[in-house]
Amino acid sequence: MAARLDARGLDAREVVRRLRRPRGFLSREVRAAVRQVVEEVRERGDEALLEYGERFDGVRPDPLRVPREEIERARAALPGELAEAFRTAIENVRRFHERELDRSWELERGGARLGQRVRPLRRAGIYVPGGHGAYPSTLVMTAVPAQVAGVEELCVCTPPGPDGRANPRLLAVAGLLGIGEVYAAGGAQAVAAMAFGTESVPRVDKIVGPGNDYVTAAKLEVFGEVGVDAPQGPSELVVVADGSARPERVALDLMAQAEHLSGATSVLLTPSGALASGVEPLLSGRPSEHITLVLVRDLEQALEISNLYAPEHVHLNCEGAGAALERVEAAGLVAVGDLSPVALSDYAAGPSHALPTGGTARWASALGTHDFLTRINHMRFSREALRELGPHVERLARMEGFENHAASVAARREKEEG
Ligand SMILES: NC(=O)c1ccc[n+]([C@@H]2O[C@H](COP(=O)([O-])OP(=O)(O)OC[C@H]3O[C@@H](n4cnc5c(N)ncnc54)[C@H](O)[C@@H]3O)[C@@H](O)[C@H]2O)c1
Ligand SMILES: N[C@H](CO)Cc1c[nH]c[nH+]1
Ligand SMILES: [Zn+2]
Repeated sequence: MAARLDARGLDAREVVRRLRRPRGFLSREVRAAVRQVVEEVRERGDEALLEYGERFDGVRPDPLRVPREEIERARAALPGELAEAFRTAIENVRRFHERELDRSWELERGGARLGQRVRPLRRAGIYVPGGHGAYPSTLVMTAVPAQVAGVEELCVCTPPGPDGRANPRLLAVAGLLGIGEVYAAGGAQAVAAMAFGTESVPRVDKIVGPGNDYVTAAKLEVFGEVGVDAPQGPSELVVVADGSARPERVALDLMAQAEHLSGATSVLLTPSGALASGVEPLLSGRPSEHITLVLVRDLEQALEISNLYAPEHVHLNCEGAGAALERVEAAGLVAVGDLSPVALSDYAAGPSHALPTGGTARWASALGTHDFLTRINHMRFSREALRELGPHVERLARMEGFENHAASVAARREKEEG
């Protein structure tokens, strides 16, 4: 049964406090358990990777790395319509993420050339979850931005099924994307394997991708050894709707994200008692336990709550939704209007569905090409530019007590001037 909350007399912070959501990846227990897994994999490599896989997934995949022929077979076995749907998704995600691609630049100031060289990572690791659901779509949403950024080596880890094999639809997507390196390994142990490298899994430079609390906590644990992207955990949706929204559609949207279960959270914020009462009887089954219907004073209060909650997805299903978009301050993705259900972007609209959760949208963004790029700043001074800036730098360096810094500049200036 869905929960109900009358928030009309409450302050937005209090509402967010009451909408408590699980953030198990930060809990002491999960982090301690994950630390041990990560340490063991770092020290014992494949042996620990396989042991923990057997403990948590009940199988010992052999081989760990999926043979290329199996990927090719899975691609060839993909039914035509499904292949077309995946190709459409890949194309839309590619086009969307090409738009956000940062490019190298240079500027010239007073004889100095300054700039940034934007470079793709050499090798990235992608985690594709697979414990309670199958997520071949997540491979599209993570690998395509990496490929657009120009990453040449992609390594994919995903938990094996009970037969010890990776999901064949995921392998088919790997085939469509030209990815040949997939390991049937999941959980914190797979993250550790990608971070430190094992006999079978060469280490990567950065790990991206969503997962459960253990996967997310493992990403935090290995951060520093490798780069990681933002925490992307259980799905979240806040629907901001008024009396113009149709209860049966709002109910379906709430149920859709709640369908991910394991910590998923769907929240309706509405000033319309009629909408809340219309939606409630349409919610059924296990997903409904993950849904809260909140009665607010007005759309103003709804947006204030949503901004503090900083959910993965916001769906604006109300009059003036286009204008309301400008007022969303924290969210992974905003769906605008009744004709834009979040499920479209989960699969094929274009923006990656790998999105920040657990309130991390306060400071993090959707996965994108920027996650797979580094920027190398550079400078090249002319005589004239050195003469201009040198004395300032020397003064600043001496002020901080760094005589050698000052001297290294002065030496050039004196030589050039003398
Ligand atoms: N935010 C996003 O962009 C996004 C996208 C897709 C999926 N998701 C989320 O990803 C999550 C996927 O979770 P999942 O569980 O289905 O798959 P998962 O692959 O993340 O986790 C399964 C792994 O967890 C490990 N594990 C299970 N129990 C454990 C234990 N007690 N101790 C240590 N390790 C353990 C196992 O090794 C297993 O392989 C869902 O919450 C889903 O909503 C988020
Ligand atoms: N809603 C998930 C992101 O939170 C993405 C997804 C994959 N498959 C279905 N949905
Ligand atoms: Zn979804």
